[in-house]
Order: sequence, then C-alpha cells, then structure tokens
Amino acid sequence: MKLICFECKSDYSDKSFQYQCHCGGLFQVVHDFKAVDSEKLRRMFAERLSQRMSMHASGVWRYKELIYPELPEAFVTTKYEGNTGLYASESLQAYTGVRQVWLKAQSENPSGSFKDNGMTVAVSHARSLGKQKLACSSTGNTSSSLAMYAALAGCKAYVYVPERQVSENKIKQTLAYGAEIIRIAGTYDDGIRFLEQNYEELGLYVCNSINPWRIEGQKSMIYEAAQSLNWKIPDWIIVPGGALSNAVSLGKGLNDLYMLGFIDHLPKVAVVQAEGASPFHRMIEGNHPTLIPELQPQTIASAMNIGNLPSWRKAQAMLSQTKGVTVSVTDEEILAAKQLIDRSGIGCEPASAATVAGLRKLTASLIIDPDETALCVLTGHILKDFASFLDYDN
Ligand SMILES: Cc1ncc(COP(=O)(O)O)c(C=O)c1O
Ligand SMILES: N[C@@H](CCOP(=O)(O)O)C(=O)O
Repeated sequence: MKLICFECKSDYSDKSFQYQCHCGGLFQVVHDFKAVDSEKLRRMFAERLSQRMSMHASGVWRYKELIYPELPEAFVTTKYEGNTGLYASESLQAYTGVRQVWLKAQSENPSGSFKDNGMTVAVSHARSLGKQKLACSSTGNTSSSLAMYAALAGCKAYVYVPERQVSENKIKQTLAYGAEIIRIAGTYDDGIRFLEQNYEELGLYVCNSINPWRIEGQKSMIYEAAQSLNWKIPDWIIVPGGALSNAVSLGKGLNDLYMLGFIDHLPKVAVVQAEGASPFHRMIEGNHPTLIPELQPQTIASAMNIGNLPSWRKAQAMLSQTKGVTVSVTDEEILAAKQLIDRSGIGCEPASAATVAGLRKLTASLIIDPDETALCVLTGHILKDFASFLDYDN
C-alpha cells in the first residue's frame, strides 16, 4: 500500500502525513492487489455478513483487506456503519423512466449520512498516528459524522461551519456529540482553504475528503451494493456532486471490483449537481480544461452549497474511465423528487434527491436508455434538513 500524489505521482508513503503534494495535488492510497486471492475474499465477505458486534460486522471493515489491510485492529473506531438498505421502488421506477431502479440508503448510517463510511477510516487512521485534535470544514454532515467518531475515539473535534445556508439540525447534532463549532462568515470552501493553510500550525488532523483515507472508507458503499446484488452491477450509478467525494470514491471502488474480477465491466456514472452550485457540470459540459469556481453557490440542497471543489481532477478522471456524464437539476426538480422519495417510505434530505431528479432528466433526454438499470445513492437522512417541507403538495 502506498500514498501517491494523484497529479505528479510522487510517492509520499514514508513521509509524515499531509494533504497536498508539493505540486498542489491531492493524495491517493494505492493498493497492491496482485497477491490477493479474489475467490477467497469473496467467500470471506459472504461469511462476515452473519457476524454481530465484531469489527467485521461493519459494512466498511468487512472489506478491511481492500481498504486498510495494514491498520492494527486496536485502532479501528467503528459504529458498525454501512449495512445500509438497497431498495427497489415501483413509484420511482415510473418516475425516473428506467427498467429498474435501486436506492442505496446511505442515510441509514449511524450519524444519518454517507460520511460515516469514510469517517470511520479517517478517524481510525488519525488514532494510529496518535492525533487528538480532529477537524473539518462542513455544511453539517461531515461535522456530525466527525463529531460522533471523535467522541467514540476519545478525541476532540473542531468544526468550521458557515454562518448561513446550513441546516441547524445538523449543527445541533454536531454540538450534541461534543464538538467545538467555529462559525465562519464564508462557505465550506473558505473553511477548507483555512484548514489547508493552517492545519500544521494548529496541530489538526483534517477529516474532509481531501484526506485520502476518507475516500478509502467511502468506496465500500459500492462494494456493499454490488455484494447485495450478487456482484451484478447496474448499468448506471447516480451520485450527487458537492465536494465530489461520492464521485471519487465510487470510481475507486468500481475500479477495485473490476480489477479483482468481482464485476465483469465498469458501469457508467452520472454526477448530479444542483443548478446554483454546478461548477463541475459546467466544466464538463463546456469542455473546459479547469474548474472555474462558483463564488456564491446557492441551492436549497444546503449540503451541496459548495463552489470550489478540491477533488475535481480525481472526479474528472473517474468520469472518463467510466464514460460517465454530469447533469444539473433545479431546486424545484430536487424538491419534486424528494417528495416522491419521502412518500415512497424511504425518505432523504434534499441533496440526496438530486440523484433521482438527475436520473429522470437523463432518461428524458435519452442519455440513459429506458431499458437500462440504475442505482441512485441517497446520501442523507430525512430528519437532517427540513428546508423544503412546507412546500409539499397534498
Ligand atoms: C447529504 C449530502 N449529499 C450530497 C453531498 C455531496 O456529496 P459529495 O460532497 O460527495 O459530492 C453532501 C456533502 O458532501 C451531503 O452531505
Ligand atoms: N456536504 C459536506 C461537504 C463536506 O465535504 P467533504 O467531502 O470535504 O467532507 C458536509 O457535510 O460538510
């Protein structure tokens, strides 16, 4: 296992842990799967499904051999995260227009969002380095997840949260777990820049998705979904696009499954952004060579109020590898999809509903064929963000 710069490929495995290479690139964990016996792993992963209250009962640590094989078990900080539901829904099938649609409810994680899959690994890594002060910039879900795992690990969490345009439910949840909250006048993007520049001086271990261990944990989402479907992968996987950790970790997980022979082809990926916060979609659609940050991101899906996405290069590489696409949806389209997801009994927060809205739009424009199958990732719990409730039709 190595830690390599995604841009210039410099090897940082033997250096002290940091977030950016001298060239400005982010890091990536690179595994050597040559010696891995895929058949043996497949059997082991199936056996672990019946375990209870052991580390391997976690939907992340069940796959430890593919995520962080070298980590001594004593450092693992787990709340048996993952193990989230995969639902087929007839009403959403009709709404999105594809032959079959599954919803992967990452909202069922212990802190109520997909972040837990990555945070359990980042916090376990931090403990292995003896770090006590853990930090993040957040619109509320990363902070809730970090605060929960930091409390479990006996560490202190420091979270930088925008003063405006965040769900106060998430901030209260973060506070309740005992984190220290620093409200900032800017956005998530300002918080990330601050941490990038000051983490060393402040002695902070940063748990945002610029941390490659977050990505290693989050890739387990697609391992778990593929295992539930007996390793038959749908034609399309649809993820929301904010800071792009879903997109990047999905690409990495798919690549692992393909290289190990667990799946026989790579599915196509669609990244859905909210129209008011869609710099990545605009870059891909306009064929621009670099990301032009959105200085004032604005969407009712407050979790995606992000304009300067640190991981855009990794996400761009994932899209070309999977022959994927991007799309943007309006707040109205997000809310219409959310109402249907909620009324189907599954439920989610607005940012998650962007996936279903995006799938509907891509099917209507025939980019996705009605005869294809799709899996939409629902990222956050229905109780996380009430911004949209009052607008429901009856
Ligand atoms: C509930 C929810 N959905 C979607 C997103 C966007 O996902 P990503 O940042 O991985 O692109 C976020 C924030 O990151 C979120 O909290
Ligand atoms: N919606 C996110 C934004 C943070 O993204 P991250 O991938 O850097 O953790 C949040 O919940 O804060």
